[in-house]
Amino acid sequence: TRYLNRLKQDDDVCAEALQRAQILLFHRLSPLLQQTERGTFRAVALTSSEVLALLERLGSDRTKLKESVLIGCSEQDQVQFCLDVGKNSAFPPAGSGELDPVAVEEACDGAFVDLKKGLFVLRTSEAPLLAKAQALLRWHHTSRFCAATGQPTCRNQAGTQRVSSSGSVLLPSAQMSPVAIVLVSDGQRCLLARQPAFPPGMYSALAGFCELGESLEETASREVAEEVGLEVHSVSYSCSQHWPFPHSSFMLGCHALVSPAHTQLHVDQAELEDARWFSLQDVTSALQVRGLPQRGHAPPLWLPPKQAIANRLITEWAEHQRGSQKGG
Ligand SMILES: NC(=O)C1=CN([C@@H]2O[C@H](COP(=O)(O)OP(=O)(O)OC[C@H]3O[C@@H](n4cnc5c(N)ncnc54)[C@H](OP(=O)(O)O)[C@@H]3O)[C@@H](O)[C@H]2O)C=CC1
Ligand SMILES: [Mg+2]
Repeated sequence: TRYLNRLKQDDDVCAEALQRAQILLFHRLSPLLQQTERGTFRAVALTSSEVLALLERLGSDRTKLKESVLIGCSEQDQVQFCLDVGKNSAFPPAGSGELDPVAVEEACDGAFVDLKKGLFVLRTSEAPLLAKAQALLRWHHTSRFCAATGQPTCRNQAGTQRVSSSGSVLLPSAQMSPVAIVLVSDGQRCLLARQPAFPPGMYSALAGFCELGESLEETASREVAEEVGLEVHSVSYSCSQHWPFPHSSFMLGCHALVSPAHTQLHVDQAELEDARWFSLQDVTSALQVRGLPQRGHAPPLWLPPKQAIANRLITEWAEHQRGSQKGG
């Protein structure tokens, strides 16, 4: 932790660490993944010499390597960076050329995959790192100018901040939006909903952005009231997660109850395509589905991947229900 902090503060030390680092490649925010023998996917990690060789081979400037952004440290104490080889106006004027994604895929024996799909097939241990990398790359792309002064901003070598010529410092976490995600139960069933943009058959817990001045409990209650017209009580915090979409959300997961006498749903069709109550049996079967459904074999209920906090809330609810059934 201390070493990573030093890399954030000292550009020279960071530039030196980059020479010995592992680099995860992205193309226009899609990570480069490789299929493993077990059928799962993992991120392709290159050494900086491999990246330099690739840049040379594909006719790009070697200085592009310096556009890499620090993301962390592996369990083997290897410093990790990410680099977007797509068109990237966050790092003008030089080095913003785009590498041919197909040529990179061929050279690295991988494929650039949309992260939302990738989360269904990635190893659980890698998903948070790729989510963080994507969020940081997106932040650089959208933070080229200072919102207060309109002046261009420059990054530090680690990519953990940008500074405008007037000295204003921009930090990635300042753009993170808190979101309440709430699994509602009536004691027997849980409430799941789908947005039109979800993959076919997928249902998730209700979620919504916190408004200024609200507590987590207030956001959770308001979102449930707005989206399905129910009044919740006993909102209890469970766990949190960074989620890279749409511009980095800080997901605050909670459970809540409604009275079994007041479970009639009035779905806000502007936000949701559908919302339904699901039994423990429905949820138990759905939790056993792994990966992406095969074409033509869509399960009746399909849940967000394990890497998503919604899956954890649903799993917790199912375990709690099984526990209460056993306990009589
Ligand atoms: N990890 C997980 O398990 C899950 C994560 N999520 C995530 O939770 C987030 C919120 O869920 P969602 O139901 O969409 O939220 P909401 O119910 O709040 O609805 C989204 C609407 O909120 C507006 N909005 C308000 N504040 C913001 C903000 N700070 N950033 C972006 N949009 C804002 C948007 O407006 P406009 O469109 O006009 O910009 C959009 O119309 C999403 O990012 C979603 O991906 C959701 C479910 C599961
Ligand atoms: Mg919502």
